[in-house]
Amino acid sequence: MALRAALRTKCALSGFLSQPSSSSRHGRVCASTVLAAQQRSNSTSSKISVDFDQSTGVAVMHMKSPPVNSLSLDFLTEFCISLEKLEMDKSCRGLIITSSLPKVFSAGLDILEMYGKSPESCGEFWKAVQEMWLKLYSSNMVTVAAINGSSPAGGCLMSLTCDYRIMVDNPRYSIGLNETQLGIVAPFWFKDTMANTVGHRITEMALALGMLYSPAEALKIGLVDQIVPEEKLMSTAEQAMAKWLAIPAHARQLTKSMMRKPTVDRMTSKREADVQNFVSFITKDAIQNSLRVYLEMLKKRKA
Ligand SMILES: CCC/C=C/C(=O)SCCNC(=O)CCNC(=O)[C@H](O)C(C)(C)COP(=O)([O-])OP(=O)([O-])OC[C@H]1O[C@@H](n2cnc3c(N)ncnc32)[C@H](O)[C@@H]1OP(=O)([O-])[O-]
Repeated sequence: MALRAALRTKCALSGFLSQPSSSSRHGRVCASTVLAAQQRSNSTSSKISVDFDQSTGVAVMHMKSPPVNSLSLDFLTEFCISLEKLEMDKSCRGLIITSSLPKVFSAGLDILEMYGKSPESCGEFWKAVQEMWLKLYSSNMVTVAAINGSSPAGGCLMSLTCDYRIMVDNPRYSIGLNETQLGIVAPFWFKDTMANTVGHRITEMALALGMLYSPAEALKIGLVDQIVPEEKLMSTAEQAMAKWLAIPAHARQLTKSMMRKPTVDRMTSKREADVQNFVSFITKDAIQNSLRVYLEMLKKRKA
């Protein structure tokens, strides 16, 4: 609860959206190797840990919430606080998001936050999902998703908000917005984020059928930008990051804003209505029943 209160205070102070600024983010520290080692900082909370290397200006955020990094309210709250801290640190110019768990990047929204909960809880949860999306999609930092496992639904959305996606080439991993398979519907801003990445027609089919793609298929449709062997994931992410950071920050940030602002504005202008839509949809008996069946299916599959 303290974390949630902290986030609320932070949001009130900083505003919901971090607008791209033309101020320079060139706060790089020139340092010897020894100094660089001293300038690494590490912050850890229970579900997220962040390694920040001041010599490169790049932070790596590790999601570490077993069993599957599902996006619960507590997870999202910690995630947003970590993100906000990095965003406010002018020396942090890039963020790589990855998972510390084997086989799973993120299983998406925590279904238990949407099943058997009061309308108030569902509303609070949905605001946190919106907040994660807003912060990531409009981040001033270069963001790279290093996808080292399956990434359905909200996990896919999280990676789609990044500037660049690299996925481990393992056919057992999958990625996509599979909400319809749970009997639920991805909201318009999930759909917009995917359509902005892979186009309208592919999104239409993918959402209607709740498609989950293998890494090779995801690469083919542009859902991810690169696939690599597991052992090359982080070095490839660092190389991609260096390429993006080599572009003058103000030009890159304004370009990002130009590309994403219409989508962000559409969501923010409908934010409250979107919460109400979600709450009235998710608390319907038929939808609760679909979620129950899906949860049972997950448990059976495990057994
Ligand atoms: C309108 C709203 C938009 C919605 C957006 C969404 O993101 S909707 C979300 C759509 N997301 C999906 O459809 C993804 C569903 N999940 C999966 O497909 C697989 O878990 C996996 C491929 C991610 C990992 O496979 P794996 O073999 O490594 O792991 P495993 O399968 O053995 O699971 C381990 C434990 O975690 C549990 N659990 C799993 N996911 C969730 C969850 N999201 N939440 C809560 N719990 C979840 C699972 O029940 C089991 O619990 P148990 O029995 O130990 O108490």
